[in-house]
Amino acid sequence: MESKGAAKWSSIIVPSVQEMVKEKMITTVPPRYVRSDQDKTEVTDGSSLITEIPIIDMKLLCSSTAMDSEVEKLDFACKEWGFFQLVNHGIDPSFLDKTKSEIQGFFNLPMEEKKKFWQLPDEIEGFGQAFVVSEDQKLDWADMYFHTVQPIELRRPHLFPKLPLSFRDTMERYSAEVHNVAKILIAKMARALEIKPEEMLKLFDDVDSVQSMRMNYYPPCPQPDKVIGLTPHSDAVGLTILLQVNEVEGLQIKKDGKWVPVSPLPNSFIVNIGDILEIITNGTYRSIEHRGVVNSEKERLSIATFHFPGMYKEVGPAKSLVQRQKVAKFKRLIMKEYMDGFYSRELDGKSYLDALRI
Ligand SMILES: O=C(O)CCC(=O)C(=O)O
Ligand SMILES: [Fe+2]
Repeated sequence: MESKGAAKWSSIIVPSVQEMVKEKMITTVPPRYVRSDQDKTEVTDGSSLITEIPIIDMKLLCSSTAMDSEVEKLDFACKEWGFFQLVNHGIDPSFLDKTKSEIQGFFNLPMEEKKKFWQLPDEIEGFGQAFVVSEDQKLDWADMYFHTVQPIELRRPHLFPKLPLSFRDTMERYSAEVHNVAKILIAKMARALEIKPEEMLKLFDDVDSVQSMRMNYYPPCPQPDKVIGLTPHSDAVGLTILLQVNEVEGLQIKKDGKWVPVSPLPNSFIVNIGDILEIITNGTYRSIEHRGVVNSEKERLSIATFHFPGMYKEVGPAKSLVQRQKVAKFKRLIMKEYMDGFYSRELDGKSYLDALRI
């Protein structure tokens, strides 16, 4: 029998794009990566949308004096954008630099080393790809490394405990620090929405709430306009905290029907609302579609840290919110059902969440 909380998600094993680019002098993109199905247009530099992504100052958010105006800003960012940049989060910049160089080093390990951490058939954790469900499906121009870090019982024995020591220590500390940031943000959101704090806390508690990480490696591509680094999607989680690992940009979010590039500020995180928070907030906060694009010159790396309720928790619109809003906009379901469904299909924008709307 499956242990409590464990999930069996899988994806068809695909070639490493990093290896393919390294080994062969590729000048044209292999057909499986050509994405004529994707809209490549984006808003250009002159657009005011580019500079408008809200910036939230965590120090202000936590200080008692200025708290209310920063909470209001947070509330606005979550309602109107579903995305914001977080500055003054309190995590030491030199530790973030170390985290970035360790992640870079991990992807640059020799293939013989990386093979030890490759996805096994019927598993999604490790190096590989997610959301590949058929042999003729188009593929993203990227490799990922995915692992569950919290709660500790969900760590796969052949992955986290076997990571190179210094990388493991760094990931342990990064996990704890980012988890702390996520908890504070979620508590402030509950306050802004006047959701009973215990309703939120019981979903994002320290005992069984889940933290997983997806490290993304996007190699340079000779024909960047033909491929997509990461297919448009919303995150099937509560809250995502994203750190851009090197200086290369490539994240775009969909705002008012247009793809808007995000330029991360130094030492900031990019935070976004996931589907589960959209459900809990009864649609008041929205998970926003985003994607990764690549370029012809430089590799790009990022690490997304996901936070969501324990696998056997029931999620649905917060009762205190539904009482006030008079209508529940989403069905209730068990967290694991949501994730099982998400990982058994191709990424496709927000279509999966849409199926749960009442
Ligand atoms: O690479 C990025 O900036 C985006 C990553 C992302 O959206 C994800 O891992 O879910
Ligand atoms: Fe994402």
